[in-house]
Amino acid sequence: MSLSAIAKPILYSYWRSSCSWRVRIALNLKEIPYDIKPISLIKSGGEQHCNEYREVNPMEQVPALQIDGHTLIESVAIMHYLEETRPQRPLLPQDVHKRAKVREIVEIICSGIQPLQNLIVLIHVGEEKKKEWAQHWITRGFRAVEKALSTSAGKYCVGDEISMADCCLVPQVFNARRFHVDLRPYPIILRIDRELEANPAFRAAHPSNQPDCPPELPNK
Ligand SMILES: O=C(O)/C=C\C(=O)CC(=O)CC(=O)O
Repeated sequence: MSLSAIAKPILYSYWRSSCSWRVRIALNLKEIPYDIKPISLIKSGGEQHCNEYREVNPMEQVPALQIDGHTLIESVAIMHYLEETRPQRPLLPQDVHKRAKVREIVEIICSGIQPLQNLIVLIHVGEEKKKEWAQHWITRGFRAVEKALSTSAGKYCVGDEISMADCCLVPQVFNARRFHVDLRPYPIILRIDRELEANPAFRAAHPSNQPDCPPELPNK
């Protein structure tokens, strides 16, 4: 076995990147020790665009995870890899219908909401319109998430076990608050977010607990 295959995983992460945050939660839940390599998405026009990092992630985004001698990108693909290689503390339910529900909620957030309000899109939309734009897409997606949760949720997004859907929901709620979305129409989302706030794996993954979090955090 090569040295890189047994080395501690390295997560390229940015403190308030919701996609990095999903993976941090998954790693924490599965109790996989890892080191963080911060990539500032704003410093000098964004470290994710430098040549060195482009070699790590050609999408010029975070996260990227170096693990088992491989470099993996895309948060959902990474969570599935972790699930398949580290089955301890499963992030997918056994029941196939429940699994489908988890994937449905993951997909709504990771394809239907977050990419529309991420940094590259908002830069393109422009300073003047970006808040309204982000609110529009988050509201549209959260309506669908709340509806899905009305039949799937127990204590968490799908039943009473924490799943990948929860790893995606919590960071998206943070983004919604960041863009001042009115969350009152989504009581189930709010309840689950509150439920997970105290969970140590979620707490340790929070932006305010990251090594690259600025000391003056505006949105704690
Ligand atoms: O400090 C910044 O403003 C830069 C970037 C981000 O927040 C990350 C995002 O693009 C949002 C997201 O992860 O959904």
